Amino acid sequence: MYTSKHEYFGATLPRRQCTGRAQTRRLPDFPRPSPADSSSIPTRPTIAKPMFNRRRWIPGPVSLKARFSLAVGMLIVLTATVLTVAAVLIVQRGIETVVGEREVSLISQVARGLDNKFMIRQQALVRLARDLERRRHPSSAFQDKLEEHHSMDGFFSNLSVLDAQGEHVADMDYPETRGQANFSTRDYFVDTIRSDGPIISRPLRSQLSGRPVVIMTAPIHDQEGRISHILIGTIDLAKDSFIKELSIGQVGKTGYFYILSRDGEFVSHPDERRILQHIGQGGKRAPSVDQAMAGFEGTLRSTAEDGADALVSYKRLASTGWLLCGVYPTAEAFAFANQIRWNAAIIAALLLLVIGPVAWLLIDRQLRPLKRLGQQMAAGRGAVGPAGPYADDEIGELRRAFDTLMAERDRAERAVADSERNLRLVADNVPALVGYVDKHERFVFGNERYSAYFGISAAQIPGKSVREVIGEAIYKVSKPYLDAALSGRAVRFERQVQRHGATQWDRVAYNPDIDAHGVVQGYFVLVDDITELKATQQVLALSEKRIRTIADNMPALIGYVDTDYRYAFCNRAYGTITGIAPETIVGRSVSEVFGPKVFAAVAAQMAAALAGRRISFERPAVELKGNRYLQTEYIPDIGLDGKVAGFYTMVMDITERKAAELALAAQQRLLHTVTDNLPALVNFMDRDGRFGFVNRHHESWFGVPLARIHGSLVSSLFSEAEAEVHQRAFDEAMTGHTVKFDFARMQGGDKRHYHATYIPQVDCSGHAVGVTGLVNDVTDAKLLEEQLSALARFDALTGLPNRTHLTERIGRAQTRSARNGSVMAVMYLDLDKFKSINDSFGHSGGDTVLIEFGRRLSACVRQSDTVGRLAGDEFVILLEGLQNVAECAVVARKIIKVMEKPFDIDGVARIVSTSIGVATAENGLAGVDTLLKHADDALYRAKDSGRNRYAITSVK
Ligand SMILES: Nc1nc2c(ncn2[C@@H]2O[C@H](COP(=O)(O)OP(=O)(O)OP(=O)(O)O)[C@@H](O)[C@H]2O)c(=O)[nH]1
Repeated sequence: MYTSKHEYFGATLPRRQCTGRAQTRRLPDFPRPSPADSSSIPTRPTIAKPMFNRRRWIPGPVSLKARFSLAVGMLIVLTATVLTVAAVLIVQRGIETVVGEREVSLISQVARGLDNKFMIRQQALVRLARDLERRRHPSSAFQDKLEEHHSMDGFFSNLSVLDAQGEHVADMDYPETRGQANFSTRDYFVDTIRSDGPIISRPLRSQLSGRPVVIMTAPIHDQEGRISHILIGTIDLAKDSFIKELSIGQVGKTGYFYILSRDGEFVSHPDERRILQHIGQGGKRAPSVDQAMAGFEGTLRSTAEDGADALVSYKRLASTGWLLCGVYPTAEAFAFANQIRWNAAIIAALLLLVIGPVAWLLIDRQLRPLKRLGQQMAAGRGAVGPAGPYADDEIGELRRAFDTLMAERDRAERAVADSERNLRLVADNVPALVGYVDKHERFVFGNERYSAYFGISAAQIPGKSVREVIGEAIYKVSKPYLDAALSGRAVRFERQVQRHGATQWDRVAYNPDIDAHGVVQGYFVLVDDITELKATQQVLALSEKRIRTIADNMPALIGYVDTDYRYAFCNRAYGTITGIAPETIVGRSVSEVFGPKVFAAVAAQMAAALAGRRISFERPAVELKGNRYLQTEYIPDIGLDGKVAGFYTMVMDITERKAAELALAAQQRLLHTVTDNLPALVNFMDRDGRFGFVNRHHESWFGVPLARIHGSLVSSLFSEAEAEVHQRAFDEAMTGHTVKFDFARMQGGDKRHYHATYIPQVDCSGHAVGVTGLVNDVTDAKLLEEQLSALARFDALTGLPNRTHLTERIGRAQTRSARNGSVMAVMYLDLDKFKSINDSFGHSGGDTVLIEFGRRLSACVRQSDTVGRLAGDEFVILLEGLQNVAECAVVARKIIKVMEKPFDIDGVARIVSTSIGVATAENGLAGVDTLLKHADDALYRAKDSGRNRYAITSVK
């Protein structure tokens, strides 16, 4: 059985030493700007430079590509190695198994061969012994017998016979040695006697030849069955024999066999010198031998006697109990496996040589985008154009991420730059000095304002000492505050400085810059030029003084009350009017100064003032002597934040004015009493035309309550037409003239007539401040007047229009004729011989004729024509809208015709005729007098021509 205890795989690859300790890499500390080096203090946040080092990204000894290639190469080598080793091991294991099994088979075969040879020899020896036994020979006869059996030469190097006493009685090859030695003490002799059977001795040195031999014995019995002799067959271990053959036989080309006796002596060995030597002799021996000596049989991996690695096989010979050993050096046994291993290594190396460059090229190709990205990253920029197209892989993702990162960085940088620019812009445009000074009193930053203050530009400031920048004098003034700021205290102070040849004031603020460890690193400087403020404060102080002077000289109480109802200010009048010293008032509450009763009287108003409302009220001052009456004003003091900080109080003694007002009120009442009982509208209109005073008649007149009339524009209460008339009169009255005018309006369903008088009201300087209006109802007088007027315009006898009326109508007809170009005519009529009728029938008879004459004339003309009586028996007819002059003749003839009918005069029929003079005119060319004169002329022509006829004349 083959076993392998010494594994090929037993050797593990040496593992790389690993300390197991994390290598913490210490990042370099960024040095904190040395306060001593003011220029090192960053004035703006800095963007960290890309952390990519160009050297790491440009191909070099440690380039990523090289590392990838190396890694891939190593992976390939490792894979190839593992595969090769695994394959080789499998093959080797197979070879080992095969070789081992072959060795086991071989040694077993050899062992069987040896056993077989021993058995053949033993059987031959026993047969010879029996043969000798059957023919009884004396000891001397054995020599001859032996010589007859040279056929045994092939089996044994010598045959000899010992008698039962160990005497050497016969010897085939060395007969002369007979009787020279006794072998009774020899083990093989003793063993044969004892066992009474054939035995094979242990290897021993022949007493006769001195050669290493193995003795095979076979007892020869006498007739009684006792051992009479012992046949000895000697096998010379060093000479040609089957054992010697074994020693020179080889296992493979370099292997060999050897045999060990039970005692560990070499029975056979290629090196003859070792035969009969004990295995332990010489020191070294294969460890597996002991195992085999203890009983192991089989093949195992061990070492040969020379220490070389070998497959060693052991098999114990059944015939002798010897140990047959076969040594097969692994160098030869596994030469094939070694060849395979070498071949595999060569193939792996070749693979590496081929795949390495290929991998290099492939990786170079794959890493090219990464390289470009690396170059971009080294240059600190993202994609120049629109991102992509990037491969849809990790590098593409990385590039997109980098582009995004760069875009964000660019945005951030721009934002920082903008911020810095804005900050600088803000700082430079702040109307103040803005700066930063380190703890060594050196400027780190100063805005452009320093140029105007100290003649040093912002660019020159960093690094300069405070003393250098602001000058010795100002530095001396500022030094205590500067020290305070550097000790960690924020300080504010004002300093008077000489700048540009003038005295100026600065308000300075130093705010310490304390770091996270509580150490002052410097301080911020803010300096305002408050020269103007100072001047303003002085002006203000002067102004306050003036105001106080004015307030103190005002005949009124002037004070200021805060939100706690405490006096913050009061003028001197408080002392004179209330009798309380002003200095005792300030700081005390109203209640404390004037008592709770007075405070209760004004508390509501004060609360309203503190709520932001301006309050004005009057009250009797019970706290003052002499029934005084006070006019009080509370004016809230509203700050810029919209909150009320207090209120001003101004109290005036209005006792006299109040008395006057009461008197005035009495007069007002009297006025109302009078005017309300007058049958007229009485009012006062202010300069804006608003009713200031109205008596009660206005309410019924306008149909509006008095309360609404008060303050209303007068024009708003009239109709549009009425308002126009009113406004004209009002405007004229405001110029200082009294205006009188009549107007009519529907009042209570009737048309009423009014007569208005607007009287200007002037102030002491003569300027009109308003108008007093008096409006009387003159409806009755107007009707009477109209009646009188009507009476004056008609003839009382005939009821026809009289001369006045006729004249008016002719005048208006002339206007219309001129407008429409029509023809108009005036007929002048006179009864013929009327005087005789009066004479005949009396004056009343004449009147009858006159009335009838008028009636007949009216019947002869159109409604639009006018028939009138001038005087006596003279009548006039006005004709309008004529087409031509001929129409007048028609009318004249028609009149003459109607006169043919007799008049009934007191029952007497009497023919009365008339003569007619007609004057016509076109286009209104002739006036009333001209037309009447021409008509009158025509009338006389008709009279002269015999009467009862008409004459026509045209006025051109
Ligand atoms: N009955 C009456 N007679 C009047 C009135 N007014 C004037 N007369 C008279 O009328 C007369 C007018 O006369 P004249 O027109 O002058 O003369 P005549 O008699 O008509 O003659 P001729 O006109 O020439 O035709 C006078 O005698 C007057 O006294 C009046 O109101 N009534």
